[in-house]
Amino acid sequence: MHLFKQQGLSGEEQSRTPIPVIDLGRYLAGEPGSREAAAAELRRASEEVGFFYISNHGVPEELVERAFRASQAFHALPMEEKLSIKVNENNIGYLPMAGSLAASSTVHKNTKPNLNESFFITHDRPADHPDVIAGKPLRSANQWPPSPPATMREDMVSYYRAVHGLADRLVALFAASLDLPPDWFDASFANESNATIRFIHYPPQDVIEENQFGSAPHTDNSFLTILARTEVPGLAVRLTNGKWFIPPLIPGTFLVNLGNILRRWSNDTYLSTPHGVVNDSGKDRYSIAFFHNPNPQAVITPVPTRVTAEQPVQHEPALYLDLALAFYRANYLHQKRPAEAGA
Ligand SMILES: O=C(O)CCC(=O)C(=O)O
Ligand SMILES: [Fe+2]
Repeated sequence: MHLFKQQGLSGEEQSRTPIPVIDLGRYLAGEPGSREAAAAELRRASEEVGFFYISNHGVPEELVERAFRASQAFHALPMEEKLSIKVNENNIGYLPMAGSLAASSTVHKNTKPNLNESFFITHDRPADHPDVIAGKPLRSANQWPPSPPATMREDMVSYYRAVHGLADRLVALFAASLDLPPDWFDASFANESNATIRFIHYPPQDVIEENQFGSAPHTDNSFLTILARTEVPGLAVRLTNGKWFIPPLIPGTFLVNLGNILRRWSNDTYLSTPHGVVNDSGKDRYSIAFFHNPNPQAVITPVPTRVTAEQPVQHEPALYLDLALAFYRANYLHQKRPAEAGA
């Protein structure tokens, strides 16, 4: 029996979902008073759970389905082709099975690499983009396979753009939830934020070995993460009472969680909640994680509305680029120097 079951909720507790559903329909349509209403729900979810579902989010179901088909087509490519676009220093490209280990996790002592393979993309920058030519950190072009399946690239990029638009609207809602003007974070996300998508494939874990996860318990290093799943289960979320909860799939919604960057910006008043995956479903599992992150040059300084006598400043200002690179180095084996990787 694995961790999520050992320390899981009872059947009855599991049936009452602690993760709220926030309906974005009125807010996205710009109806009067809707931003304040949605922001209030978001504040509660961020302070108490760190996870929430969004419904009426405006991303067409068809785009989501096409993105999943594109991901499956990618992962079905010959290994040789996938390995020809191995993940680079900016974490863009193909991450082979067992290529990451959630070593920086303070949630759980993780000792085994994660049983998943992933394909990471970002803005689809052209090869002659000035930042690509200059080799600026976190400003890569995407790495596409040499002979991509028919509409794979188009489907992935359309999904990226649609979810990016939604993520930007959520950033404004987060600002409002923190009693800040809705455009508070805009400058930090301008000029191509460091948003990335991870198309993940988890093979079935037939034998559940001790401490073996599809994705070991971790918190995300993002500002926020928008997760698309299918009916194949595997994800568990650690609630504030320490128990692991299996978030049910709610058709037509995305599951969203806050990451370490937003926690830091909120002066640790918002949660970045631990979660992980064990794929004991007996089937292949695919999920798509969109990580919304600020621009590499953004400086993360705790917001003034969350610095009080009871909650003095918890973090010094930090450059997002430095925080991102430190996280990559700690958790991705290809980012480690040879001595650290044990090679
Ligand atoms: O596959 C999932 O359901 C979760 C993925 C995840 O937590 C991550 O990639 O950070
Ligand atoms: Fe995650």
